Amino acid sequence: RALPKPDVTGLWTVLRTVRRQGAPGAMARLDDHGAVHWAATGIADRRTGRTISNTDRFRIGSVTKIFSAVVLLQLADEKKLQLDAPVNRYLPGLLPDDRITVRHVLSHRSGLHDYTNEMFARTVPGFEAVRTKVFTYRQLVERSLSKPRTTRPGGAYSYSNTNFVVAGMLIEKLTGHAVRTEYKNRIIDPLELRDTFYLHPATKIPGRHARGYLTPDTAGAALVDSTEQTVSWAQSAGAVISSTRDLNTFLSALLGGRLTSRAQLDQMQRWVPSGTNQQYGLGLRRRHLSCGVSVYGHTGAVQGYYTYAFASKDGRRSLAALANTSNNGTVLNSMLGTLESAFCGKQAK
Ligand SMILES: CC1(C)S[C@@H]2[C@H](NC(=O)CCCC[C@H](NC(=O)C[NH3+])C(=O)[O-])C(=O)N2[C@H]1C(=O)[O-]
Repeated sequence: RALPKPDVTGLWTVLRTVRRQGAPGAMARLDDHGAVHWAATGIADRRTGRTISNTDRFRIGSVTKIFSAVVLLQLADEKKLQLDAPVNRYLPGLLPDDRITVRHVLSHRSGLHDYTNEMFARTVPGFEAVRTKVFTYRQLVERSLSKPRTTRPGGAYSYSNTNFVVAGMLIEKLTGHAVRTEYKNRIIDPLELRDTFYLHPATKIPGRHARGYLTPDTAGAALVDSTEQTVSWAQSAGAVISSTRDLNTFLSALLGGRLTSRAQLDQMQRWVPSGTNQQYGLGLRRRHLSCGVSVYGHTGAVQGYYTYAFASKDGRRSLAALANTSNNGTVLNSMLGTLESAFCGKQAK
């Protein structure tokens, strides 16, 4: 069934709305069967006043989780990993329950507590306490294991960054290489993603980039420039840097079947309920839009940056959007409108 014609004017309207709601800048790129549409409004740098553009790189937060899932699904294709094997088979003694499988981890059904709940209970102090810190994967997992599990293994969906820290540990153990190397060799270089980097623990974003501005918990308090950070609290759960163009290239390649076998892509799309009008597969979200169209991708929230990166089922239409603020639920919710404009067109409610 053909998609409705995209509503590019509607894209601009959504971005102008999120600026009014507190984002210094916002941008979006829509790739539609070879045609490209852009929208960008506001500023990338509040000190210089430079305007934001789709050539700006930014931190993609949990859209990183798709990268980690793709590497593990490729390892499954290479028979180096079984999705239904216990994590402890590959990382002996890591987890307190041998019943937790790789699939449970990639679908947020492991029950592992999300250590960021405590870490970022107070937004700015929590961020300032970790922005230059370098954690080991094991330190992050230990933080999680100090709290009760949220469900039995294979139980209900319960989002947890810990799961994709474990995914990073699996990648490094099964390949003998750093996550950075595996992202580069398996995804970034083959797709020629020139704006995409995994530089942990370096704090700078290379080249032209949008600065990120964290909204404090206290209403009316000044935005905090959160651009430079190690993102060591997230790593394989959220530390990739990219651009709207590269994210569209990546999602189109994934959903077009160019990164894994059909069998693994099907495994990635075995859905469990994960909230209103959305499900979670393996490192991948599915959202049902108002016009009945479903889109596939991930959202991201890292200090100073909200990202939406979604595509149609066949990957031939993709939308990546960025607002350079975070801890602002109004902005995060409004950005959903970019998906409605891109995939439902003018009929979007
Ligand atoms: C589920 C999400 C939205 S949150 C999750 C992950 N980001 C985090 O877990 C960091 C949350 C704290 C970030 C901070 N918020 C606070 O400190 C609040 N006290 C802010 O907004 O900058 C990511 O990215 N995911 C998004 C996803 O997967 O869509």
